[in-house]
Amino acid sequence: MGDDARQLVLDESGNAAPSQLQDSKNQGTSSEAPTTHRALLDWVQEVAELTQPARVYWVTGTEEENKALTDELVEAGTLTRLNPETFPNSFAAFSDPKDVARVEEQTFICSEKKEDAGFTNNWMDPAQMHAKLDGLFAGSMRGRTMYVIPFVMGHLEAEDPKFGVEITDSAYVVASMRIMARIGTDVLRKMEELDAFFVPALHSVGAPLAEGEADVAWPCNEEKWIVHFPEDRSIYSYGSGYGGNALLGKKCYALRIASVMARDEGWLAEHMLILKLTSPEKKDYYVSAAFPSACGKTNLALLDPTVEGWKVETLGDDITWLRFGHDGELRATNPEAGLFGVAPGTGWSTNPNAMRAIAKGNSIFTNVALTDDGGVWWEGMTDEAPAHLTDWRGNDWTPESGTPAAHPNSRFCTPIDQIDMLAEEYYSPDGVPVSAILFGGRRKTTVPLVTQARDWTSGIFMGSTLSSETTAAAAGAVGVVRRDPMAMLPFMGYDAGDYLKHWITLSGAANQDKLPGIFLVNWFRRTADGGFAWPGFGDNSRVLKWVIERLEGKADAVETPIGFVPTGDSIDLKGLDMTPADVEAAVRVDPAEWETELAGIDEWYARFGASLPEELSAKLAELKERFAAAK
Ligand SMILES: Nc1nc2c(ncn2[C@@H]2O[C@H](COP(=O)(O)OP(=O)(O)OP(=O)(O)O)[C@@H](O)[C@H]2O)c(=O)[nH]1
Ligand SMILES: O=C([O-])CC(=O)C(=O)O
Ligand SMILES: [Mn+2]
Repeated sequence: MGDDARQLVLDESGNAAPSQLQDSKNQGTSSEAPTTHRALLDWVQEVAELTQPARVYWVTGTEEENKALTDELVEAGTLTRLNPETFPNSFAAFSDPKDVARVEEQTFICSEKKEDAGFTNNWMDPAQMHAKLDGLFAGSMRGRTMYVIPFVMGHLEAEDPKFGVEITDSAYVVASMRIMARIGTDVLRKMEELDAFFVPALHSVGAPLAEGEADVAWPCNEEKWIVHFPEDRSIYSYGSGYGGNALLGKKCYALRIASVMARDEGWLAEHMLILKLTSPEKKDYYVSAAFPSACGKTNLALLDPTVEGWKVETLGDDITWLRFGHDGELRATNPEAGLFGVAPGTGWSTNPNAMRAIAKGNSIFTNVALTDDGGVWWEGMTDEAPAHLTDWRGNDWTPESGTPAAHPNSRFCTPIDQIDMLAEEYYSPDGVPVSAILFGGRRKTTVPLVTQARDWTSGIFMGSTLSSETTAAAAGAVGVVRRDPMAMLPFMGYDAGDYLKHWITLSGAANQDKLPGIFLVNWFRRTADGGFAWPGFGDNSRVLKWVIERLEGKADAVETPIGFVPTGDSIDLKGLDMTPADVEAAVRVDPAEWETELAGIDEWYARFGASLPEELSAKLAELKERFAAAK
C-alpha cells in the first residue's frame, strides 16, 4: 500500500503547475511510505481513490512548510499578507459571502438509530448518508492537493491521547488547523508508536478544478454537509471552508464526536472556557463557563479584571474536556491550541489581552476589514473607525457607508501561547480542578446578572434550560431566543436527554463534597432605557469575585425562587459608576417575566419526551411551586 500512495503522487508529477510543496522535502515525494500506520495508509488511499486529487501531501507542521503554504495561498489570492511591521506573519482571508458561519441546518448526527441523535439533531440513516457522501466526494478534489493532517486534540502526553487525521483540499484549513491544534510529524510518530485509533475527518470544499481551470480565492459549494457518524467516530464535511464547518478538530471532533466518546468513557466534552482566578489572599480557583457561540467566552477567558486584588489567567476560551480525577475533583483541560475568536467587539478597551495576543502576529483573520496601511480593523476594535477601509467584501468603506466593515462573525485565529496571561497549567495534561461552573446566555430580560444554584442538580437544571438570543455565529436569523442546554445545542453528538442524564449519573457517582458550585449568568440584560444593565467585560471580574466569595461562605445573597442572587451591596462596585440599587435591578427576578419563562421551559422540556431525566422534571415542578408560594 505504501507503494500505491507513492504511486499516486508520482503519477501526478507532470501536473502543470507543480506546487512548491511538492518540490520541498516532504515525504510525499520520497520513495518511502510516509507512515507505518496501516489503518491511516489504507484510509488515505481510499480517500484519494474516491476524491481523485492531483496530488497528496502529508502535513509535517514545520515553520518552513507553513511559509511555503501561506506563500502559495497569497499567490492564489486566498490570503492577503498583512503589513509585517504591525502584523508579522499574519494574513487576512475573505470567504465567499455565502460561507461565513456554521451551517446548523446542514449538520447531521447519523447514529445507527434515529432516537440516539435525539430531537436537537438532524439525522439521516447512515447507509443513505454514506451513499450521498460517496456521490459528493467522488472526484471532489480533482485538480487540487489533498492534504493529510495528523492532529491530536488535547495533549500528546495525555493518558489516552485523542488523535484525529483531517484530510482536506483546502490549504487555508491546513494553515488554520496548525494554529488551532497540535498537528504534524510528532503527532504522526506518536500515533505510529501506539498504533493508535484516530478519528478520520474528511473535508472537501467541493470545488474540483477541471484541467486548466482557474481557481477562485475562496472555493466552496452552494451545497454544504457537515456529517458525523458517532458509532464510527468519523466526520465528513463538504462544501464549506469556514471555521467550525471546516476545522474539523474543533466543533466536529472536540465537541460532537468527543461528547459521544465522553458518554461511553465517563467524562464530559463541553463548550466552555476555563480561567484561573487568584484572590488577594493568593488562593487559586478555576472556573469554567459555558455560553453559546458569540456570547462572551473568549472575552471572559481573557478578562482584564477591574476589581482590586484579583488576578485572572487563561486556560481555554471555547472547548473544555472535564473528568473526575483520582482525587475526586472535576478536572478541566483545553483540547485546543489556538483561539478562533469573534473579531467584532474585541478591542483595546474591551479585551486588551486578546489584542496583545493578536498583535504578536502569526494569525489568520477571516472576513475582517483591511486598513490602507495593510492592517485589519473591525467594529469595536477602536472607538473611532478609520476614515477609509476595504470592507470584508472588498469594497471601499467609510464610516458613512452604513454597512459593517467586518462581517459580524469575522474571526481572528491566533496561537494560544501568544496570550501573555496564559496560565502555566494550560500545559498540564492532568488539567485543573474546577471550583465553579457558569452557564450563561444573551438575554435582554428575565435572567438576572448572576444566580447561584441551590445545589448541583438545580445547577444542571439551570444548564438544561439555558437560553440565548441567536447570533451571527450560525447561519440564520439573529436575536431569536432559543433554548441551548449547556450551550451545547449545536454540538451534542447524541440524544439531548441522554446527554443531560450523563451529567447527572456521572456527577452522582463522584465525591459530592468536591462538586463545583453552579451559577447562571447574563451579561446582556437591558434596562428600561435599552442600555446594558451591567457594564460587562473586565467588570465581570466583580461577579467572579462574588461567585468565589459565595463558595467561601463570605458573600451575602437573597434567596429567590430560581436560586441565590447578590444583595445590592455584596457586589464590589469600587471604581464603578453604579449603585447597589443598580445591582438590585440587574439581579431582579420578575414574577411576570418568569411566568413567560416557565411556559417556555415547559414547552422545551415537552420536546424531550421520555428521554428527559426525571430529576430535571422534578426540579421544574419545584421551581413552579416556589413561584406559586411567592405569589
Ligand atoms: N455587553 C457585553 N458584550 C460582551 C461581553 N462579553 C462579550 N461580549 C460581546 O459578545 C461578542 C462575542 O464574544 P466572544 O467572547 O467572542 O464570544 P464566544 O462565546 O467566545 O464566541 P464563540 O467563539 O463563537 O464561541 C463580542 O462582540 C463581544 O464584544 C460582556 O460582558 N458584555
Ligand atoms: O465554530 C465556529 O465556527 C466558531 C465558534 O467557536 C462557534 O461558533 O462556537
Ligand atoms: Mn465557540
